[in-house]
Amino acid sequence: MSSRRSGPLALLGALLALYLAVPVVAFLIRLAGSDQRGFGESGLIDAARTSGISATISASIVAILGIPLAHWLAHSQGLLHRIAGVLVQLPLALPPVMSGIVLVYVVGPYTWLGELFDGRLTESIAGVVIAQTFVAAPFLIIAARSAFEAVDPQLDDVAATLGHHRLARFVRVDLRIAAPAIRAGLLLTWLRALGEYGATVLLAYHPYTLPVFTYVQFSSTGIPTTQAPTAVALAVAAVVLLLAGFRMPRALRTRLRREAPAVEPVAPSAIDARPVSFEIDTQVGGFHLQVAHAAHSPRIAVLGASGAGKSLLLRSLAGLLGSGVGAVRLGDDRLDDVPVEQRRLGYVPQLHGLFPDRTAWQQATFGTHADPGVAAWWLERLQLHGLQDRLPQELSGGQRQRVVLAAALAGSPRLLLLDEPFSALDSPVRQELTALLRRLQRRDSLATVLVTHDPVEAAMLADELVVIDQGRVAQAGTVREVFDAPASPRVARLLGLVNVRRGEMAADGVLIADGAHIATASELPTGTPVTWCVRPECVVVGHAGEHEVTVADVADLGSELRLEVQWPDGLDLQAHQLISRRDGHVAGDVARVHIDPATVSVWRA
Ligand SMILES: Nc1ncnc2c1ncn2[C@@H]1O[C@H](COP(=O)(O)OP(=O)(O)OP(=O)(O)O)[C@@H](O)[C@H]1O
Repeated sequence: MSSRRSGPLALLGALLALYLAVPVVAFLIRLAGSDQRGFGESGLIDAARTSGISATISASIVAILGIPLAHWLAHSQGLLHRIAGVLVQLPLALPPVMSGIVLVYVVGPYTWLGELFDGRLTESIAGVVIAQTFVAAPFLIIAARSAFEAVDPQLDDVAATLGHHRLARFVRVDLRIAAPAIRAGLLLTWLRALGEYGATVLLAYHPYTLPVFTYVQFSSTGIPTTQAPTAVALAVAAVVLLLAGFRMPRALRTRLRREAPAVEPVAPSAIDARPVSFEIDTQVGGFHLQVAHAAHSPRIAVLGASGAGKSLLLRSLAGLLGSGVGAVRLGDDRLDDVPVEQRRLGYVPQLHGLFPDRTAWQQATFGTHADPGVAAWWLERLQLHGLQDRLPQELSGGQRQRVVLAAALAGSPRLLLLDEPFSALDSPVRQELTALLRRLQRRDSLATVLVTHDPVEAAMLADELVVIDQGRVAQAGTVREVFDAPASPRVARLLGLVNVRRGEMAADGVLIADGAHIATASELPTGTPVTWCVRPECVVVGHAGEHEVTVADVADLGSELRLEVQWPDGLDLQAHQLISRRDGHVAGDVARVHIDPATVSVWRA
């Protein structure tokens, strides 16, 4: 640890810190020993008051207009956005005196605006405010923009699906999360306005602000009487900067956090779980998503490789891509013309679905349709009792995902959309939550669309599978249909089927692969090159069977054995065997294998 603190980098930093501190310390020493500090000079209090009032007005104007501007800058793109981004930083790059000059061209006494206000926009407190606002605005805008950019956009999606409209999301999500940075930016803006000299002196020499007063004192009586205004400015800056960096001690923050009220859990009223159907045709960037499916079951899973379009499909169903993406129905109800905030769908995104500044209870009751009793019921049901007052960072990964689920369910959604909800969790927690969700689906008749790339999770949590590949449906059907007869080698691989091999058809449905003859139910003509696949559990290893093989490897997984078997001419396949059926094979054994021809899928290569 100490090696990280010391060294040349620390030395360089210390040199600069010293350079910044020395003048202040020198000034303070001089001030302490001085007998003519200028505190009694007439005009000091008026100047301090003028600076204080004008800086407060300027900072308020910057806050009211700058925060929305920063939000827009953080969330927009294009030429206008880039130009605006440069413009708001310009006052930082421009010497303040030049800022004063450009302002004179707009509000000076002989301009149209100046004449409109009878020349009162200069040589007045209005002039001071105009100069200060121009020079100080970038401090808030830049801080707020970075803070808004750092807010996870998925939170906006979650808040929208929880029923919050745009303005409510801005106030209750973005502004709340960005508040500490905005507060710091605002204090800096106020300080910069308070200390503004160059633009002010050109636009409004009178009434004197503290910096102008200091310069006047310096010019007329020399340095001694400038000590008082400098000391005032230093003291104010120190207090404000201390305030800006102030953070309540953690223990106090925890104590002040509002406790979850004691609410009697109320079971949600039974919802008729209805199957979803969709016909989506939309373009996102360079990606074309064109998928249609009419589900028969209320529990479906969308399976596909990374980048296949799964999340976009889910976002289309949720309404997060707006209307016009295609038709979406829940049972007979049309959803696609309903705005996202009114669809009443629960949405659990891939990661980060929690608001960092809200406790578990506040998250669960955040939805506009959330019923506190139902929220309490789901928190209990999801084994979160006793954790209601915790913030997300005080919860484990599995607990966090359960809180996201509780928040999505507390509004009794008609359909729950789950985007790889457990992908970030490790295996035991993942299995536990999968089992829990499966129980909820059955007992509480939840309609769900689950996006996953894990075939086991898909099979656990859905009756029906929609396999998508490069934005198109590659296959759809019941879990059994899809697993038994994958439509293509690619689907087979997406289903996690390991024994996908090349071969060539011979007579009577027999295929030849690496010299092995495998009987199939295929009617493809002799000589057709094929890709074929057999599920590992259909490769039955024992003492009987039409093939003689060598057991190359045996992995004991507790509940099953995973064997690798090899044919004399080189073909190798994986075989899964339940422990209860094991025949005690070890690596090196010669065994026999039976493969039912009906279990071999064959595709033209
Ligand atoms: N906002 C966007 N702008 C442009 N392209 C996008 C946008 N969102 C997604 N895409 C592209 O659309 C394609 C599908 O993305 P999607 O997020 O739906 O994939 P996915 O199947 O969910 O993948 P993963 O399993 O990795 O999450 C990808 O090629 C992605 O780069």
